[in-house]
Amino acid sequence: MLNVAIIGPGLVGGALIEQLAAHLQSPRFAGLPIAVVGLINSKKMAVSEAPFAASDLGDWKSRILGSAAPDADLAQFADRLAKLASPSVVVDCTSSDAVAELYPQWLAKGLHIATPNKKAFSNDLSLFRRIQELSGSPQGPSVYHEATVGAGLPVLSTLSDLVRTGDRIVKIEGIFSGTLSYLFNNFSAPGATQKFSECVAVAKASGYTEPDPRDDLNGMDVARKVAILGRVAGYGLGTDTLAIENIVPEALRGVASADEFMSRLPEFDDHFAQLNGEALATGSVLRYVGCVDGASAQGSVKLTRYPLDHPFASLKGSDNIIAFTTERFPNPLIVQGAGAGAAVTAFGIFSDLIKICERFGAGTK
Ligand SMILES: NC(=O)C1=CN([C@@H]2O[C@H](COP(=O)(O)OP(=O)(O)OC[C@H]3O[C@@H](n4cnc5c(N)ncnc54)[C@H](OP(=O)(O)O)[C@@H]3O)[C@@H](O)[C@H]2O)C=CC1
Ligand SMILES: N[C@@H](CC=O)C(=O)O
Repeated sequence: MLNVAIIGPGLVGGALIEQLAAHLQSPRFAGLPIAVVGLINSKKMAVSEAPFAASDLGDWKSRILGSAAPDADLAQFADRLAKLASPSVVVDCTSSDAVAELYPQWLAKGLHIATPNKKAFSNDLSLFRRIQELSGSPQGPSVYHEATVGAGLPVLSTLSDLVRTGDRIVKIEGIFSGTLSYLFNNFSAPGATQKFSECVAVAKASGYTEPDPRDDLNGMDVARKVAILGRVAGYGLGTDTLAIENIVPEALRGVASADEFMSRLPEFDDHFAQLNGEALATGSVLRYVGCVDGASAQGSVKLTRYPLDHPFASLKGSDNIIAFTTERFPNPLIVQGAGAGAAVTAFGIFSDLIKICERFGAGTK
């Protein structure tokens, strides 16, 4: 049996709980030995020796993390998981730097980690390397983070397979942000009528953005993904060494809250309309693109123009598109599909859990 403990039942963590609960109730999946035994948010926590019932998971706010639950304490949470008889995986569904910094301690206790949180893999290179060292042995604890790039799309697993089989990466180029994909697909297209601020509001309401959409528009979310890809490809990239184009209007960079940012963004609709008009006048559209260049081992993140017949120009919805150009794939290997949203991100985490379960959980009780 693989014990699963979720940190952060927010948008993505909540969708993962729903998927796991539905799975537990479905006779079709009776054979998968996964048990949800822990849940914690910033206020309350619960760890149980016996798996939570699907009905409790369906109403976790009152039945698991209700007022009687103990106050949240991540150190105690991890200690209790580490003492359980079966292997346990911590699923970090926060976007917290402080939580990411705890991964080495958890790995040292033998806990596995699955996460969509990009911080541990794109902050300090030394943290990334420490995590790699601690999860590097075939029998030891493992770290899976497919959902950190492209949500549920098989981006990191594809890159890792290319690298591990000895292919040489020439270039990885793509649209890595569901938010920025949605924005520019809808705002920058011939005949489009929606204003820039309206598109941002829809992306936020659809669950594509980070809690503060400025973390998407300032390029940091894409930069983190480019850094992660670069590191998985074997280069020491960091967000501090990338050229990043920040498209948050200067006057809004320092405003106190995401709400204030959203309410003032319409003041800048004319600015974005002008940029878009200039691109359309040359037969091009605007797209926000990240790139890892294999030859220079450098990366970039920028708003750029693509002609209408380019594959990046015809993307739809919040789709991501990632083109791997390698020695074996001079015509790029392309991964494309929904790259943000709670359900597809939870799917990416769930499929990582199944991989951990197959490696470490099956056959144990
Ligand atoms: N949305 C998407 O499409 C995608 C998101 N991701 C990543 O998924 C992660 C989750 O995003 P999302 O669900 O939107 O975030 P939310 O803000 O909706 O949820 C965050 C959760 O984390 C909890 N939390 C925060 N800090 C702590 C802490 N120190 N200890 C315990 N719990 C904590 C919050 O608890 P409380 O409610 O008590 O504050 C909340 O439950 C992020 O890292 C994001 O980048 C990755 C790919 C795609
Ligand atoms: N805000 C991100 C969420 C996934 O990483 C995005 O828009 O892609």
